[in-house]
Amino acid sequence: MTRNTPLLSVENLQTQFFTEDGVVRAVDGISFTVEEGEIVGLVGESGAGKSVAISSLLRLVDNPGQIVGGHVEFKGENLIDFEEGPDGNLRQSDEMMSNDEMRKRIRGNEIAIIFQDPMESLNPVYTVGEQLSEFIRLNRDLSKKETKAEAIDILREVGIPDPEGRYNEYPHQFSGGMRQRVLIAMALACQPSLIVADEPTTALDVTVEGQILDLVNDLQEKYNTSFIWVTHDLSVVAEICDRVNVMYLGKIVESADVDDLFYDTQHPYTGALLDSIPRPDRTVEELNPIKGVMPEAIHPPSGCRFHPRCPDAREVCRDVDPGDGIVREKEPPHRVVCFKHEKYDVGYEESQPLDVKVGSGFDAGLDRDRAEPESRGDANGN
Ligand SMILES: Nc1ncnc2c1ncn2[C@@H]1O[C@H](COP(=O)(O)OP(=O)(O)OP(=O)(O)O)[C@@H](O)[C@H]1O
Ligand code: NI
Repeated sequence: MTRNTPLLSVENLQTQFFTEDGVVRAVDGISFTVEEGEIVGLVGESGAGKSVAISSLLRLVDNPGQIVGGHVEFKGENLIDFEEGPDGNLRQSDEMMSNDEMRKRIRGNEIAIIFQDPMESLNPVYTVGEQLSEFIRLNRDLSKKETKAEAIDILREVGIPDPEGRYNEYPHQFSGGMRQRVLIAMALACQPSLIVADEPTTALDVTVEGQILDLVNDLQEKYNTSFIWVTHDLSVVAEICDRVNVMYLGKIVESADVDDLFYDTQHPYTGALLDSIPRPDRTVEELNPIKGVMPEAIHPPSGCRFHPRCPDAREVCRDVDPGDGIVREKEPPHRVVCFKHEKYDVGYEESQPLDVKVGSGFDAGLDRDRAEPESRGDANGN
């Protein structure tokens, strides 16, 4: 089966924060693609680097953060492009899109963004209708009357009752769920090819969240819009995603079709995440919240970054860097970054199990010392 060129392809993207305490490798070489019409999930615990990853795609990283490497291609254009300079260091290439073009042509136009807190994205002193119309006016060539009609149509489309009346209301007059619908309306207003959503339903109650996810599914079907959906919640992933990237400490550790992720799980971290959510095929007593704290990206553990919390960790996991992982022969591809997979030829089976304090179920009992990088060396022999 051949695949078309993806709408978006991300290769080895790296973003770092240069802080007083040192360099935080928040996004440390991630690669993934988004096909046309696909809803792609980016999942992981707090601090995994999900928000930094999507801000990087849109080139919205602020000081002290900096994109330091990688390649991001969207519809054949280089949103991010780094090359090796004469000194051997990475530098931006001439092919990389200018900031000006990013702002004018890409952000909010070709790629729309939805954030978690609608109040941060909506201006409290203008009516919802005014803001939506302004947005449409900036991005599309319509008359004043057409613009208003279009705004009302979009409000109706995202399920806001009495859109003509609510057009004249202010953001504070909307409930949380309705405000989130307004943000989706704003995102749709410029007919983007890709919508990037950063935990937009996290603050909502489960019923309202379900309604928003249904809406996203409907819109995806109707307009064939692609989405990147950031969440820490695998039940949200199950609800809407076609494909999923699981992120841990700045790296993607597993990347799979949604069914494979749930029913052919390969990475112990994904397994742990799955154990922490309710599933129809398990009783509540079997639920196991993930314990242990994710180490900080400023001092990532050696080898596989998950090894200090992994119930299956062996010496090789601590000593060798698993790199980009292996791809299982599957269509679509299933990428796994774990030495347990037999395609890795590093002697996992013969390696000594590590003394990870895994209590009942999944309790890594991580302490600060364990989070320090070990001097024993990595794949480069350092
Ligand atoms: N301005 C900043 N300065 C320094 N470090 C930062 C900054 N912003 C983010 N980081 C670090 O980058 C890493 C990734 O953060 P990020 O916000 O992307 O995580 P996340 O996966 O989105 O988490 P959450 O689910 O809590 O939103 C964290 O270690 C965080 O401390
Ligand atoms: Ni975040």
